[in-house]
Amino acid sequence: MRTRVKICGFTQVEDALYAANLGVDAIGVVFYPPSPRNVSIEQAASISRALPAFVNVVALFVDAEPALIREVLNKVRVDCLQFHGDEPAEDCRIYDKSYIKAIRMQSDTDVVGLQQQYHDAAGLLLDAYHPGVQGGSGSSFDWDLIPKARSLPIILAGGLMPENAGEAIKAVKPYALDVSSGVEAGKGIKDAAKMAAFIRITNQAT
Ligand SMILES: O=C(O)c1ccccc1N[C@@H]1O[C@H](COP(=O)(O)O)[C@@H](O)[C@H]1O
Repeated sequence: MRTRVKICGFTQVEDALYAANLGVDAIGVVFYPPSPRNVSIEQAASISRALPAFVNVVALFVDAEPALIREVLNKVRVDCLQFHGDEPAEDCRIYDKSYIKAIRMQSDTDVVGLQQQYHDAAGLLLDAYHPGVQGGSGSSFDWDLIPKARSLPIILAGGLMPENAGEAIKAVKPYALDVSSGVEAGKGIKDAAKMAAFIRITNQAT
């Protein structure tokens, strides 16, 4: 099966359109004010409106207030929520919306148990643990921590870039890759050549 690709942290319509034309499966927009990739609801709505059919929009939150999430869902065409904080499963389920749960991996993370806890998620996203940084850190983690036993689609994230995407697919066999800083020219600004290389290498490796 082809490995899907989500590129996260778009702030500009033209970058998102470029990625869509390359064949990206999902575009991520970050609603987390401390992030340099944080977008306003208006920015996200413009990006979402510009996209062609069949490109998913993923809205990323970190322990956000439900009121913010509901406002985004009312004003932006969102296909999937990404919870990148410490949200318990019951808080992820209240929106009647497909969701993925991000886990920041440490040596004792129980991925099998988490797949049971978040059993109704559309995927479990495994990212690097970086003290003081919630995500988008550009750090990777030890892929050997990922068990072979999978009851949910596994989305691999953390420090991915064109240089390691092929190796990541071979080693982990994930459902999808999620990349942010590895295809950037600057914080929140995507690099066209890096995005193209990432998608090309992912297609070749699958
Ligand atoms: O992108 C961000 O700024 C961000 C902020 C807070 C939580 C998550 C964030 N991004 C997610 O982090 C991972 C890994 O990113 P990177 O490729 O290592 O830069 C990815 O899932 C992004 O969606």
